[in-house]
Formats: sequence, C-alpha cells, structure tokens
Amino acid sequence: MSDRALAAIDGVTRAYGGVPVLDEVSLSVGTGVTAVVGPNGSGKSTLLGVLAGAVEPTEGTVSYPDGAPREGGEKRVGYLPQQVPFRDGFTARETLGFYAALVDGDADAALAAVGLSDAADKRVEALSGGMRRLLGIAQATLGDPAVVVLDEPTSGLDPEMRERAFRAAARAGDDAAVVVSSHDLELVDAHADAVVVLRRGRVAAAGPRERLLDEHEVDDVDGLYRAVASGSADRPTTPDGESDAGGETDDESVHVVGVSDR
Ligand SMILES: Nc1ncnc2c1ncn2[C@@H]1O[C@H](COP(=O)(O)OP(=O)(O)OP(=O)(O)O)[C@@H](O)[C@H]1O
Repeated sequence: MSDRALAAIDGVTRAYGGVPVLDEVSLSVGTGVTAVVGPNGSGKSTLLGVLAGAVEPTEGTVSYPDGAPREGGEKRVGYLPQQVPFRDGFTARETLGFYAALVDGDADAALAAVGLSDAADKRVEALSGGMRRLLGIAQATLGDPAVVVLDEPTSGLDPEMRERAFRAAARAGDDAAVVVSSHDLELVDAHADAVVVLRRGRVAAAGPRERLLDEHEVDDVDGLYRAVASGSADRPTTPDGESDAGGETDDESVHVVGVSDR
C-alpha cells in the first residue's frame, strides 16, 4: 500500500432529474483495497461509475494522476459493473481472450488468478453466477490497470466464492488501486486497507481502516457502519433536502489510502 494517489475525484456531484445522488464528493485512492460501503441507494454504484469513467459527473472532476485511462493504448482502469455483460456462446477463455487482445493482457494468467483455470473451456452461459462474477473480476484486472473498480463483486455468491473474490481483489491491490463496493462488512474488515462510508450521497467517513476504527472507537467495520451510516437508506427528495449527512468529512477532500492525509 502506498500513499500515491492513482485516482482522484474532486467536488463531484451527480444528479438525476435535479436530485443529487452524489453530493460534492472528493477523495483519492492509492494502491491497496478501498471498500465503499453504505446503505442501499447511498450512491456507491454511482461513485464507482464516476471513478471508472462510466458515469459523467454533473459537476466536479475525476482524474488519474498516474495517467489518463487507456492513454497510449494502455489500460488504466478496469471495471466490473453490477451487471456483467458477457455474451453467450463463447468459453471463458475465448471471452477473456477478446478483452486480453484489446489491452495486451494474458487471458490464462487472469483466469488462474481468480481460480477459474479448470473452467476455461466452459461456455459463459454454463458458468454459475459466482463463476461469472469471478470472470468479471478477471476481465477487470486484465492488462494490469492502475485502477480496478469492482461494483459488488460478491453479490449473490456463496461464502467460499465471496472469499475468493475478495482475495483476488486483494492480490490485484498489490500494484493497483482496487475500489470495491460491498455490503459484506466482514469481508471488508478482513481485506480492505481503506474504507469509504457513503451516506445519502456524501462521504460520512473515509480513511485507512485501522485509523477509522480507532477514531470512532469501534472494533470493526460493522461498528463503524452503525456509527456513521445506519438508518439512512432513503434519499433526499429535493436538491437541497439533505443538509447534514451526519459525517465529519463532508465537503472536505479526503485521501483514503496511505500513511498521511493531504
Ligand atoms: N440512471 C439513473 N437514473 C436515475 N436515478 C438513478 C440512476 N442511477 C442511480 N440512480 C439513483 O441514484 C441513487 C443511488 O444509486 P446507486 O446505485 O449509486 O446506489 P447504491 O449505493 O449503489 O445502491 P445499492 O446498494 O442498492 O446498489 C438511487 O436512489 C438510484 O435510484
């Protein structure tokens, strides 16, 4: 884990129909696993979409201090969206081979990294839901992008598959900034270096996991979540219907990974 920012968003607001679902969010991420947690509808997928370059902010900027996405043909951001759009009729290896050709990646190495070598010749429609998620993680990490964005990689998976998914994310985090949204607070506790807690589209808490637990005098991420985010599964109904997200970091720039805040 290093202190170097590999992706940063600054003053990002994303509104739908005039209602902000992300509200003036600023943060930066470095190597390691950063978990984004928060109630349903708090803006996790939107934040991850912005980080991945798939969702355009209404206001604010997203930048990759280490180089723009796909600059010079190099893949800088890998993205696993919530719905994995693999096309039926192709095997796992053929599917990854297609993406690998785009980014000069190694399909077999990526399959091995998520434990899918034995399923390489299975057609994607014959894979279990869990295997498809793992294939999605493999796709997102192909070509060693500097930033890997995984939107709920463990949703619908059994405990063993969830553990595999997070272990694969953690391995990718050795060299990349891996940003993972999850409702699985135990796995976040076990694998995340840094945590961002969203509440009603704002950052309620963010920083290195250990530091946040100390600051909030809680034992684990579940305790942190209860302290800063619980009871907030609704959304503001007007653009200014929410004035206090209850977090101490609103409106501040947050550096979530590393030794020091900047
Ligand atoms: N394309 C869209 N059009 C309109 N509203 C949207 C759109 N995408 C997201 N929203 C709204 O933005 C809010 C935040 O959604 P988002 O999916 O980012 O939350 P989330 O924290 O990822 O939720 P979950 O945990 O349920 O996946 C929700 O109220 C959602 O209805």
